[in-house]
Amino acid sequence: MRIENATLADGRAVDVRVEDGTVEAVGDLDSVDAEETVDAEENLLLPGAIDVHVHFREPGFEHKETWETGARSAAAGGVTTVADQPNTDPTTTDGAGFDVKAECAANACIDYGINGGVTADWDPDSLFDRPLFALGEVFLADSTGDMGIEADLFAEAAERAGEAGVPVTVHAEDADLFDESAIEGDLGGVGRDADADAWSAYRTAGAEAVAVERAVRVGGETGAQIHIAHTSTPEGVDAARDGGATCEATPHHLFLSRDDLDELGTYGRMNPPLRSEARREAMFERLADGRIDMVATDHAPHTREEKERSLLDAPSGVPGVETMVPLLLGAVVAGDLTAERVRDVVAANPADVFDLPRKGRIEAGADADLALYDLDAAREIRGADLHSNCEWTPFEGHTGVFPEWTMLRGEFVWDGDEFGAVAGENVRD
Ligand SMILES: NC(=O)N[C@@H](CC(=O)O)C(=O)O
Ligand SMILES: [Zn+2]
Ligand SMILES: [Zn+2]
Repeated sequence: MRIENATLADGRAVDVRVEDGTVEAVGDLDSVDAEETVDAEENLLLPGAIDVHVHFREPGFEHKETWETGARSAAAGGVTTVADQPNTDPTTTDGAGFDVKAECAANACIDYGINGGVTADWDPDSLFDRPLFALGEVFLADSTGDMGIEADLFAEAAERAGEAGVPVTVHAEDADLFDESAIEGDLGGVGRDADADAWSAYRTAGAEAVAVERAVRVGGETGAQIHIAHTSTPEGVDAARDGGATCEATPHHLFLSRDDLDELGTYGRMNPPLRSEARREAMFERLADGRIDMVATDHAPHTREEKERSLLDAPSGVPGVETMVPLLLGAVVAGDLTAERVRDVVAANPADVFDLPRKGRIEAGADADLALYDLDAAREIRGADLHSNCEWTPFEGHTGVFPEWTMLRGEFVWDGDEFGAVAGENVRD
């Protein structure tokens, strides 16, 4: 196959030859006899995005998402590789838990990795016997699934991961620094009417950097590669960088702030929570200048019914895998980011940090994971158009550029209208 007239993120106009699922050549390519041709019409061709932080909920919470619906949602948003987190039922904290998840993941139409989690009753021997994508997210404070652990166990887990050469992804919040007074008394309201800002006041911004500092210190002591999940504050990003760790930021911490909570209500409850507009701007600055290594969504779907509860009863988390690249390209159209920066934070950097040599780049020898975008076709994001089981988005009304098509190892997995019958594979197998 020859994809002709594509524009790469660096502005180069190229053709791309794909053979047996692999990019064979990139450049000014003559057509070969009887070769299938795909006209890219000078649109932007990006590597398939790698989202190293999703919760596809299966096994155990199929009413929220399954590997089939989550992977389709990803493909329709230009994402061709995901890494799934361990807070399912059963949790992915021992070999058997990993194996059950691997069976579910076989239904995905995109490639994937499976993380191993840490709880007091985990079984590291059988877990490290499996092809883990990473250890994590290791919860330094409780979140959905109540998998928060003590400091000693974290050090022990980091030690094991260091020995095994497996990176450690950390949910870094220090619950000792949460402000309980913010959620005492009658908060009033349910769903969109709830006073959701109290969640941001409760899980304080200061609780992040302190936990990041502890995580990087343990990383230094144990030799483990530390990656900080969903950094939500500039202080957290800076602490990760100063300590030699990598970090990710979510689309919601880059495009939403506490100012949006009046409208979002409990739909905007997540961990770590939305921060002030000033902190959001400081996060976006770090995204634009390269201090944030990658964007990952923390795609954490819950049903509307679950989110329509009071602030203390609604679960934490928002979906995001389908809208990550679209939102970032919306920022490119607005002149706030370069296309190269988007390519790096959604593809090249996660491939480097998580050691995926065949992913994240459009170059000879790489998997032909590709997505094509028409920057003139930005449109309003609407939950009803998305493919996650949860059918809503916190980015309703924002502007996004969705892919014209998405390809996994040379096969169309999404043609802008329908999904292809494509089988995803475990990137660590
Ligand atoms: N981010 C969230 O608010 N929720 C996540 C868990 C997590 O990533 O902490 C979930 O699984 O729902
Ligand atoms: Zn988390
Ligand atoms: Zn998460």
